[in-house]
Amino acid sequence: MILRCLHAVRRFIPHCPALCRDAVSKRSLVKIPELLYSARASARGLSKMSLWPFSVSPWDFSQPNASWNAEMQEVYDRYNALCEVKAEETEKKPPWRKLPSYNRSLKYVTGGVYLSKIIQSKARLFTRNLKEHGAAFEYVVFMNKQEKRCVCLFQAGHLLEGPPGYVHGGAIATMIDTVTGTLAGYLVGPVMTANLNINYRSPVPLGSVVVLHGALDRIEGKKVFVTCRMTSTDESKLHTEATALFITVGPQWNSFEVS
Ligand SMILES: CCCCCCCC/C=C\CCCCCCCC(=O)SCCNC(=O)CCNC(=O)[C@H](O)C(C)(C)COP(=O)(O)OP(=O)(O)OC[C@H]1O[C@@H](n2cnc3c(N)ncnc32)[C@H](O)[C@@H]1OP(=O)(O)O
Repeated sequence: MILRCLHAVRRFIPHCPALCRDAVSKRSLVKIPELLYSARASARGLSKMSLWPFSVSPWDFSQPNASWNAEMQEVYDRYNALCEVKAEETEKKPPWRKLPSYNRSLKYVTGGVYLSKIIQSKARLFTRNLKEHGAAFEYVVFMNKQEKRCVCLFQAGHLLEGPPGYVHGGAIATMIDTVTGTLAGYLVGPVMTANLNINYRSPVPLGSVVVLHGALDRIEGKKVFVTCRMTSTDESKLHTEATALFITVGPQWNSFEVS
């Protein structure tokens, strides 16, 4: 009797949208534009900027938190003030924008086609995958679209150690890839890193704050060339110089024209 009931329930489940996983995911797919819109809207409310298709989770990791030291906060305040300043009357928006930053970037696009659903659902952006504030990558990116450049404030946490007391070269490369990739993606649309050249000039002390200056060099067809310098916050010390090549992998857009 019990077995017969169980079979009946199992037969019923595929036809019941409330219980069937596939049906639920199909309904979610239908709702994607709606979800993306609400994610964009809530993120706009948080950080006053437009977004590409970020996850529905609105938690913005680039907001100041208690782990930030005084220098990080001071430089942040300086750039954040530039985001509030109105440019000349002829221009609609201030030249600088603070970008929000989430631990899931492109939840619904086809980038994960080769992944199982479990991996896809657990996927997290490498630089934003720790809950403990200040432990690893604390950073915030400010974008200047008019000048096709960006600035990233980076406070390196204790989990990023390479040589004793200094930041791991791979962590530095990660930040350079992130900053240059964000700039390229922001300007032209989806990109993949094809080449990254890094010269490490002076070590970065663990726990210190540095600034990454990303700038568009040139665009040649699908190729986007970006440069990056990592310096001390007063720019007196050069830590790292890099060049990066990105290849556009999706529909390109000329966002220089878009407000
Ligand atoms: C939607 C909004 C977007 C917003 C973005 C912001 C989002 C913010 C969210 C979070 C921020 C985080 C940001 C992180 C960013 C990190 C990015 C990564 O780390 S990506 C992972 C590592 N990279 C790979 O795994 C690539 C693996 N390689 C490939 O997939 C391909 O090789 C690829 C796509 C790079 C090139 O594909 P092909 O080879 O089919 O391209 P062909 O069309 O043949 O080449 C185009 C041109 O590029 C040259 N080229 C290609 N690869 C080259 C290379 N390695 N060096 C020099 N030239 C190369 C070719 O010679 C060709 O040049 P000619 O047009 O003929 O002059």
